[in-house]
Amino acid sequence: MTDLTSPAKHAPAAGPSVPGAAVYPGLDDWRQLPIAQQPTWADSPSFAPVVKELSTLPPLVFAGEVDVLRSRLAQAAQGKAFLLQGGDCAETFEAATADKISARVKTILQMAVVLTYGAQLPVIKMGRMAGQFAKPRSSNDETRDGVTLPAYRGDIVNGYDFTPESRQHDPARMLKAYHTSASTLNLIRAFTQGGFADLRSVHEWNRGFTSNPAHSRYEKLAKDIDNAIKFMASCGADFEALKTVEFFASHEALLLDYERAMTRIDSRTGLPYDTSAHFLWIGERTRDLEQAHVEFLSRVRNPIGVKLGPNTSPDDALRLIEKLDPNREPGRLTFITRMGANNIREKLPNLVEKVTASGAQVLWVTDPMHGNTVTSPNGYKTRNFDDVIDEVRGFFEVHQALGTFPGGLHVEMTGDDVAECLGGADPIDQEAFLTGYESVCDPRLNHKQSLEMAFLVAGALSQSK
Ligand SMILES: O=C[C@H](O)[C@H](O)COP(=O)(O)O
Ligand SMILES: C=C(OP(=O)(O)O)C(=O)O
Ligand SMILES: [Mn+2]
Repeated sequence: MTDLTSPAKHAPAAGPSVPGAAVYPGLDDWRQLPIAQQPTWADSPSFAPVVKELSTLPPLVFAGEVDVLRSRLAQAAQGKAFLLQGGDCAETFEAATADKISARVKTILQMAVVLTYGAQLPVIKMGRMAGQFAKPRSSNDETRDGVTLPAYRGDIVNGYDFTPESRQHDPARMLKAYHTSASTLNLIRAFTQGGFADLRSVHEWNRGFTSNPAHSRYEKLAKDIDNAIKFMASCGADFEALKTVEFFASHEALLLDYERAMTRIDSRTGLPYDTSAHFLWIGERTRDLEQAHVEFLSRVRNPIGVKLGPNTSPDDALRLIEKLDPNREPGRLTFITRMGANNIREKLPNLVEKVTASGAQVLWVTDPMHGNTVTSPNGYKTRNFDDVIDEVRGFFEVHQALGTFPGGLHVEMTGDDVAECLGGADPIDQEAFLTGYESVCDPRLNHKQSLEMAFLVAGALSQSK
């Protein structure tokens, strides 16, 4: 599992290594450990000034919001709420436009309405948005036509263009990532608090989806939702209160220089919060218990996710719980399993059984994307819609059989009409990739595929009730 693609470039911790950084015991202990998947930029003259500036900029989220999220996730861990977490594999600076951000928020809200109906539970809405700029890679390099350059590691590290200048790791990109996250989050807050998220409008948008003949099989569910809303209106439900929604921001906490610099001591509690997002997760490639990421994330108060691939042993899971959630605090720890459709029914039960038997109550979420990545015959990184859905079904089956809670869905998706994943009722084929493939990293469900997934999952959820 360990993928030490670049050596640690940090001096041993002796208090905060950055003047002005928040001081709290243990926040710099990670600097003494091996660290995977980091840029090689610590010797750049701009590195120290950038990190110093980040340490003094305003937080992107407020610690009180982070606490609210933890309480919402605690509900989901007990089967009383459901998490929907979605967004790009890799956000880019260029695509942080009003149109693209609103399309993605809109799609997540549309999915959430359908899931709320299917699950008959509150849906916690969370974007892989406003900070999802750093990517772990399988290889340090990329070769095209005999030319080898550093791999693209996300806009916070280097550029996607295949030139030596663009692929150079540049610490100043951390500041651009901060400001792009701030403007994205500002727009998300405006949309979700300013009336755009009105339940009735979101429901109207879904009519566009079901009016497509390809989606006629979902009309019945859409009609049921319509009837439920009409019934609420007849009963005098307060739709004003349904004009705003809570929306949380999350990303993979990969670049520890950035995450450490964004960590602040909360004035209310005196405790450290990573204020770059409400929720941070540790990736499959960086969840080694003896290494820096797990150590650093164990020190902040945010709810933490860990991606678990098919090779995760029950012992790994139990040790992660011990390190990241020693107090067994409800909502603190989310396991995001990404096993692959072929593995989930075989590998997930043992993990869930052993964790449950230990007395821990984590939130179980399925990421049906990362275990189902394949290369299309014409050479694109893709996923089959049917495999993605099959993994979600497997996730529900396993939890149903064990009497545990399938608490959420983590997807790579966009609100745009792209062609990156194969299939769906209005099917995408590989020829469409030639003009419609936009992702700079992994393939996302497009707008229609995302909504279709929500309808299918809602159907499965309502059957399991
Ligand atoms: O989500 C990201 C990818 O799965 C990860 O970056 C690895 O991708 P790669 O194999 O193309 O490097
Ligand atoms: C890299 C990712 O996932 P994983 O760590 O599960 O491979 C991701 O979520 O984009
Ligand atoms: Mn990805």
